[in-house]
Amino acid sequence: MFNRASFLTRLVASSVKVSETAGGIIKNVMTAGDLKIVNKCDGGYDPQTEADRRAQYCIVQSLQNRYKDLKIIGEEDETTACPEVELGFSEDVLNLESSLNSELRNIKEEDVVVWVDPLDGTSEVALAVKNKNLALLEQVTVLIGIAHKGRAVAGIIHQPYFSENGRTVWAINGCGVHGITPAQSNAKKVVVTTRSHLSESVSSALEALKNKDLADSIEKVGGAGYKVLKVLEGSAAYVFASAGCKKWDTCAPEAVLEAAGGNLTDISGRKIRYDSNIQLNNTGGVLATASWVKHLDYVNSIPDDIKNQLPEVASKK
Ligand SMILES: Nc1ncnc2c1ncn2[C@@H]1O[C@H](COP(=O)(O)O)[C@@H](O)[C@H]1OP(=O)(O)O
Ligand SMILES: [Mg+2]
Repeated sequence: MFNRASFLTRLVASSVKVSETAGGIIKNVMTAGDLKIVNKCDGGYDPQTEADRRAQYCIVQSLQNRYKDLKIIGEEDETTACPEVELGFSEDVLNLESSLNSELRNIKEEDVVVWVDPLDGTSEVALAVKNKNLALLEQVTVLIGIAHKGRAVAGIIHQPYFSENGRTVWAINGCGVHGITPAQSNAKKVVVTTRSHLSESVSSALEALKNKDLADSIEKVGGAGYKVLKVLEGSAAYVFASAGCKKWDTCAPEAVLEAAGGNLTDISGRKIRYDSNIQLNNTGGVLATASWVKHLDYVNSIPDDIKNQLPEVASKK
């Protein structure tokens, strides 16, 4: 069955399993207790742990083992070799093959870019360990986003610390969302935003949304993957009017949210591109909304002066 499936179905079926194995690696590093944290950012703080390095090694080795010529862009430049190579695949994904439209079924390996964030929410991991606040680990996700000709078409969000055994939420364009039942409405409009990268422009955008009755309350949590899960669970929107978030943070969440009828764009409402030669930063910020609110209302309510501070930059510097 695996060998007869289309390339996209096979890749998603493999990626679901690979994300779960990466989640296991993260948990093992945490249990072992030595995170070996390094700061990747000169003059700022962008932590990387042994869990990020091992999880990315496993994801890239596992996918490259099956798909030799696949273009994979991962967050981490430094990785740590680990023995786990996951060659399994999800039967649930293979069973979806007949739901794919012909365009998706004909996707070729050479037109695909896989965007990998092996551990989204690293700041939350560092803080969880420092403050012995293990509840923060719920905000950790493994993100594998699949882009075809620059557009996010499938995504996997694995949440290792959800409940006892974690959960995997995945989607292929037009084929619904799996692993979660998205909320269809909420009397209250909760807007989720960054916990660790607050800035003046983020605060001003949130204030503008409050003034237009588009945000009844604000919740500050970590990780792009986790924030999109919050939107699927009943929050109205995820707003980040700043430039630090990268393509590997948004590719999988965008595909998953859009398959549930929601939207993820930059704060000016422009689609985010995921071509292999693209600028890594989401220079236009991030705006994600649930299926039951109007994305354009949120776009239009963010003041132009904030949008002008966050122009789209398409090519790599
Ligand atoms: N200024 C920044 N520098 C580095 N990473 C950022 C920055 N802003 C956002 N990110 C990444 O985007 C994700 C969502 O941001 P936030 O939690 O602040 O809303 C973060 O978990 C982080 O990914 P990562 O944890 O993989 O480094
Ligand atoms: Mg990230």
